[in-house]
Amino acid sequence: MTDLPDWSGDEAEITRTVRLPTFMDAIAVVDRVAVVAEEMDHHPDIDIRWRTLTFRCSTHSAGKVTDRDIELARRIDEIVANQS
Ligand SMILES: C[C@H](O)[C@H](O)[C@H]1CNC2=NC(N)=NC(=O)C2=N1
Repeated sequence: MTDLPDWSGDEAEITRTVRLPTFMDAIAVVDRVAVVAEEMDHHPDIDIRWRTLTFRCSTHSAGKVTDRDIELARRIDEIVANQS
């Protein structure tokens, strides 16, 4: 995606996988994303495998990617940039 270069996907869902230095760094990212998701009332699917996280953003109620997913992806990018 042009304005989200670390994300891939289609109109149904966008996804980003990121590897952090340690498992605890990965968990810290998940914790910060959880705070933002609650603020936004918009929640990514998160897969945790040791220090690798995969985020999936889609708007369940719409069945597609909306502006809320793009905003959530931007916020996830900020958190990852500050943690790695
Ligand atoms: C009522 C409340 O707005 C909804 O249940 C929210 C909560 N978080 C959500 N998160 C996502 N990703 N998609 C949704 O449709 C959604 N719906």
